[in-house]
Amino acid sequence: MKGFIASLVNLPPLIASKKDDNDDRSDKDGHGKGSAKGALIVVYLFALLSCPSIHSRRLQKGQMQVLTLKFQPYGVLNLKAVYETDVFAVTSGCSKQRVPHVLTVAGSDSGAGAGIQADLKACAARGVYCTTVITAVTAQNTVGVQGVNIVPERFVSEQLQSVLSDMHVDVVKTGMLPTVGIVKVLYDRLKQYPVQALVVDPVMVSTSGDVLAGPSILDTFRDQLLPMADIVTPNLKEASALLGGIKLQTVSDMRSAAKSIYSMGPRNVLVKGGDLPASSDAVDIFFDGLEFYELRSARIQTQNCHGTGCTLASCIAAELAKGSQMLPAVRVAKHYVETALDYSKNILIGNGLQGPFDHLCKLKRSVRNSSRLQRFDPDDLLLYAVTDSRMNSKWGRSIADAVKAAIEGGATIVQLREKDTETSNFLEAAKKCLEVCRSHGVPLLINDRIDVALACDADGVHVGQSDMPVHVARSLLGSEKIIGVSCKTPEQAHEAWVNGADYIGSGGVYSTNTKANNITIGLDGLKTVCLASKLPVVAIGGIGPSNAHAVMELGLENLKGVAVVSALFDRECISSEARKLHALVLETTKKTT
Ligand SMILES: Nc1ncnc2c1ncn2[C@@H]1O[C@H](COP(=O)(O)OP(=O)(O)OP(=O)(O)O)[C@@H](O)[C@H]1O
Ligand SMILES: Cc1ncc(CO)c(N)n1
Ligand SMILES: [Mg+2]
Repeated sequence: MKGFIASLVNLPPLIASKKDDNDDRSDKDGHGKGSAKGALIVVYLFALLSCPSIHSRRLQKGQMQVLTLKFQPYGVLNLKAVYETDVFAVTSGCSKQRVPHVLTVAGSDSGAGAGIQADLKACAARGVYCTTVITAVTAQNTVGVQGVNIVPERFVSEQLQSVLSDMHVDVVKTGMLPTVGIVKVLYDRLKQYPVQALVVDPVMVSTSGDVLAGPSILDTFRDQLLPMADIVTPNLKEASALLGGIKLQTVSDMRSAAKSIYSMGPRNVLVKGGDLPASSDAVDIFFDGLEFYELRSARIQTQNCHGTGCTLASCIAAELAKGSQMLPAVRVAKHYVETALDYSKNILIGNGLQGPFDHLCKLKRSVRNSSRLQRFDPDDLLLYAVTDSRMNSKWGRSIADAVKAAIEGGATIVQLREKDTETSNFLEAAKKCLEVCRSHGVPLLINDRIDVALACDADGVHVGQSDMPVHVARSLLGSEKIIGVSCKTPEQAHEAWVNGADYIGSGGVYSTNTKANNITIGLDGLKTVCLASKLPVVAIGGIGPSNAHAVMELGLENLKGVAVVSALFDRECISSEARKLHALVLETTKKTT
């Protein structure tokens, strides 16, 4: 067969394929690359055979041929064939890219703080395309809702049909669904055009207290929409309405509510505590059917809170559309809302009590291409994965594949420590890792190399005592990047704090082969450093599943987690090791707090 085709197009019998450098669709541990190459050749040969105008043209040495194949809706695949010296090379590249896409089905807010307008801005800020199906037009401002005009359900259905039949939607997010009829047409269209995920924000009452959807929709919500939802995000009033009017006043009430709403069928529940009385934090409860997560952020002192719920749900949808898992999507969304509220806390738009906030603060801050809005959260230190180039080459893994596996298993922060990698390769690897980390909402730090961190816009650096001094690193990186420092003594910990570090790594707690000539400080040394440190601490050095609990059981308030190298990266299955360690550390953290 190969000989026959080669003779048709005057090719040498050797056929090879190349993958574009920027084509990162390889699977976890590098398997499947061979078959992707094979598939590419098959597609190319099929195109040659089925298109006489191509194989009638005989390729000469050095000539290039480009075949453009349309694969709707995924875009256009360009197959580039070059008859080089003795190898016929086929390379691929998509000249058109599909953009992550959220469809919002919601009401219009003339004041543009909530509803469709918030959804559009949030998706734009998160780098995702957003289409809109409008269910109602509200006359609304910072004082309240002055009028509501409901769009006839036939026309809601028509809008849904227009978008879903033509444009590939990844995630549908719902907001104001004012009538039972509208909920039903949405349900029918989603059955007709299934999507990757459904985010339901069960909007019922505006921040000003005006009713946007009455209790008559509740039964249809419970029976039809919730069982279809990947996540439902009620605020306190909405959660109470879904549960027949019970009172929700404490975090513990929120947990029970999340569990009861989960039993209505959604895959995940987020009960939002923006309106929780007497709470100094903004606390949300996330429940995935197995575990509860208490997501806390600072409560921003501002009146500009109108539209936080719509924005949060849209951002969750946007992150899911980019490929994120649910919990990281929720974490990123919460952090985004907090950052936008903080940025906008003093803006003045309108005379009422519910001002809008600025979703696009990112543009003004000129945060480049960053889907993680940086601010260091010490809880991210829980399971800190540190890569090692020798281990990755030993197991035949790329750095990005190793990092992805670690995150999938539960690593909460990643540091690239690549002592033997050439700078240009390191930079390329760091960029790939950053994509992985951003899509999971996990910060990425670079060991020692401030230049590499700057070049790839990583979230920060980790430096040793003999690397770049912390205050110099801070002035190079700016105030928003994370800086960590290795410290063995209380004096070093104090100096790190004075010079503007965000956390310290302290060890080696146990002896290790990863670092030559490293002094072991033991659990006692770690304790001494933690007690003296004003910064959060992550323990490092020889830590693995057999001793992580002993470290965390020290029960020190600022000891936030463990950093691991060999226990993850010198193992056959990184993700299952990470899963084990994550569960272990989490368990001991819960026990000691
Ligand atoms: N002042 C605040 N500071 C920080 N985060 C806040 C604040 N207010 C609300 N949030 C967060 O915003 C998100 C939305 O929660 P909220 O309870 O306000 O939703 P909502 O009532 O549906 O909002 P809206 O009806 O205004 O769209 C939650 O993650 C919540 O914790
Ligand atoms: C249109 C619309 N949707 C949602 C909300 C909830 O904030 C609002 N106030 N207005
Ligand atoms: Mg809401």
